[in-house]
Amino acid sequence: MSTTLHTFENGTALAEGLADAVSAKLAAAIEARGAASIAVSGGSTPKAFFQALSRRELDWTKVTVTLVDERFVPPENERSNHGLVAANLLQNKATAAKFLPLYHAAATAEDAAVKASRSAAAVGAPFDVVVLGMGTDGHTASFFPGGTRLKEAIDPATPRGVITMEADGAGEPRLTFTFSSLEDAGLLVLHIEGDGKKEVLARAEASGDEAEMPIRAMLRRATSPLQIYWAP
Ligand SMILES: O=C1O[C@H](COP(=O)(O)O)[C@@H](O)[C@H](O)[C@H]1O
Repeated sequence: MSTTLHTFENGTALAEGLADAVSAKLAAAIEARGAASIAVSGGSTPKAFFQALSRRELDWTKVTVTLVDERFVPPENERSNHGLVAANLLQNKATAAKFLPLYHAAATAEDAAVKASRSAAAVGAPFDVVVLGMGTDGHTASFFPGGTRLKEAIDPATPRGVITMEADGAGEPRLTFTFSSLEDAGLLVLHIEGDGKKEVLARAEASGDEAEMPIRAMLRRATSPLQIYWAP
């Protein structure tokens, strides 16, 4: 599949450049359909991008924000992706956006996944924007090497929706949108920073099993062109 590398001088320039591209896509969706959707990643990388995007002029009342993946922890937990998004993206002008959580205070992660899938179905498909991250182990979303449901998660025949995942490198049980939910986004972005991640990307772009580096599923099989945003 096609990938394009967008290189920036530093993380600040990348955050602003990516916020420009994402806000333009959301504005176009609002213009066309009166609504827009975006699924973002958690982790340590997207904080500056979230802050830049939160300041963009948009009709945020028409934007639904969700996560590509989440830990099965409540938003107050310091490892919650919802908490990260609330503190950095759902601020400034973006306070008016609607947030769709993947975590629900359910008895099990499986129950939470069912609830999250139901509410995600109401948003419509495909997402206008998906911003993926990548771990140094080659995971994206919660498609972890060795993950309990990795095969199902990256199988293009698995329907859109949220499923659970457990893996050694993942910490808590996870909730993740499936490959089919993410790969056809109107704007599909992989946001990575640092030389280490660029080396991981180079390994992922080489031959090898998708199960060893699940980001390969997106690099090789995404229907939408993958826009890779990188800064040192
Ligand atoms: O566990 C996660 O990690 C990845 C990458 O995070 P980073 O800290 O290396 O930026 C992230 O894309 C994913 O959403 C998150 O749940």
